[in-house]
Amino acid sequence: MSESLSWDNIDYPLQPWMKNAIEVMGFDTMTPVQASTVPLFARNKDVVVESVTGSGKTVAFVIPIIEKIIAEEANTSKFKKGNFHSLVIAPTRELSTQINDVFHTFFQHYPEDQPPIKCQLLVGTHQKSVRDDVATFLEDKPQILVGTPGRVLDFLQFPSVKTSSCGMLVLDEADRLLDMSFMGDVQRILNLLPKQRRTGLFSATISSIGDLIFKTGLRNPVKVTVKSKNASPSSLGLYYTLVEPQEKLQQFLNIMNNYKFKKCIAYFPTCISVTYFYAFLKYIQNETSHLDSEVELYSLHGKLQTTSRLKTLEKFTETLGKSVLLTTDVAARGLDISEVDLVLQLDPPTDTSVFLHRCGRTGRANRVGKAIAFLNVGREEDYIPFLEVKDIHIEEMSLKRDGIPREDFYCVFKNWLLKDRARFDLGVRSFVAYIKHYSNHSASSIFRLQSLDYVGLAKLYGLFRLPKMPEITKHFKDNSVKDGWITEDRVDLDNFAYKDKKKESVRQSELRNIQKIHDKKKLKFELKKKNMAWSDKAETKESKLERKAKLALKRKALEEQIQKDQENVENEVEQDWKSVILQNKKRKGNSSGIQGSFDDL
Ligand SMILES: Nc1ncnc2c1ncn2[C@@H]1O[C@H](COP(=O)(O)OP(=O)(O)OP(=O)(O)O)[C@@H](O)[C@H]1O
Repeated sequence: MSESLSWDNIDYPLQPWMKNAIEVMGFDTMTPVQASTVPLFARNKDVVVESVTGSGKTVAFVIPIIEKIIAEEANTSKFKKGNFHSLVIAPTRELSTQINDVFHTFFQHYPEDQPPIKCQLLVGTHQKSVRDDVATFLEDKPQILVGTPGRVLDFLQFPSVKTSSCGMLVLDEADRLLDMSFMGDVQRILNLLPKQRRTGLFSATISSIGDLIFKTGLRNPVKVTVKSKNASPSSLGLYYTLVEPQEKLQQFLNIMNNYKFKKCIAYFPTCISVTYFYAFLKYIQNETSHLDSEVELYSLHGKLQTTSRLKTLEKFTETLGKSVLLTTDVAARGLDISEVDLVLQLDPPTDTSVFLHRCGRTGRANRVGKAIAFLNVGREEDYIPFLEVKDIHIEEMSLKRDGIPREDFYCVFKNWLLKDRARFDLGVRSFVAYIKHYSNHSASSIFRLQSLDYVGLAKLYGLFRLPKMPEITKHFKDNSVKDGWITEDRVDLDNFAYKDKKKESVRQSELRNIQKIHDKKKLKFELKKKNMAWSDKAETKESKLERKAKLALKRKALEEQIQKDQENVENEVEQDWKSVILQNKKRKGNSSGIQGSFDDL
């Protein structure tokens, strides 16, 4: 045990119950970031903390907050109804819930005979309104609030909530909270809080936001940076593997079936792609032998309801067997699930700092973990030196491909789609969302729309026809693909039905309407054609030819006429000036004065 990391080395004595809690949690020593941050933050310093993922930043702000509350409550009794002492903001509901749980784990050891310390969670759910949150707050009188920016802002705007006693603010994943999507809400929250407060900003990638940190009203902050040689923890192995886009899902299945792991978090590019691939993988697992039936699959993304998200996360955390969480960047930051030993990225994230956060869901607190990213072969290799520049060193891992030939696997996917038109619709929407997502890459010189393998990608999504979209019209040039069809046998789209009877009957009636319109137009045209006698038609054709010939003759005659006129004019002109000269000469002979010249002509 390193002497300097002993809990006794903090320059103030920790509360005995706190020491007890730490011991029970099994935290034998402080982590380096805790050793640097706890004394500063607890002693009235603003801090900006950057330390690798899984290095214990949460406890580094939880302890100072609790210590300060105890110290200040002993001196004053300012935390009356409607007031609170500390506010912690995190970008997702899952992370806020997790931070709230860490506070509660500490409180389990808090002596019962002392004034209670409480923490309230503020996240949007369908069961609880902000008004309910305010009612709970006024009733329970918690000193600590933890929540997501939107919900916290709504909460603080209630007149019965007084912000004047707020003495500590923590922005966890501060770089995310200060980016475009949250900045507005965070700024409004900051405006509601007193300026005399301690502020702590925490993240594994805080440098990425530069001077924006000063928008939070920090006062002489101390920057705490704890990094290993790599930008990621040393217990975390970073790998990439080069794959053809069409083979990504097969490679994913290959890892699920053949590699040893306990829990895996697999990142997909969009919410809709999680829904789509989860449904297909479930089918693969239940109806075919391509996915080990032992593997438990879970899906989590931002478009699901909070309660369902939290339940899924709980189940994934508690399950004992080999399990996989299919998710998006909603689960990229902060989540701490100790048994996750594998992270897979089907595509790199659009924002490079998220790459580290995703990988950092494993290899936490000195546990061993592996993170593998799939890169499109021949197109995305430049991402590796790009990461090197950012101190992210990543090794190649070559994976064996699963037995089934890729076209056969594609047929399995396609046949699944063909069973229900709704699946095809979802597949098209997922594919379109992916292309849009791809166009948002911050490293746009590497992730280029013009370099994408559109056919391979469409097959990855099980599609048999490329959707019509501007990106494809602009960047996809392949004359062998007619009308978007990427398979030889075209699907009869008119007879491609929805499994859902209601949906199908709506489609059928729409089809009939279209048919009616079509028929009407056709009928009109047919009638027009039919109403003309054959002789009339022949006559029309003859007269057309006649007219054409007459026109040609007319044109020829006209041209000849013009030619003649031209010659006549020239002759006339010549004649004219010759006669004028003659006349002039005559006149010259008769008189001495010149009456005309060539210029007169
Ligand atoms: N002193 C300690 N000793 C051992 N384990 C610890 C210690 N402090 C915290 N941990 C454990 O380390 C893990 C990671 O902690 P935490 O979630 O705070 O990391 P983090 O730095 O916030 O990571 P991220 O940047 O990914 O959010 C947790 O499981 C936590 O219980």
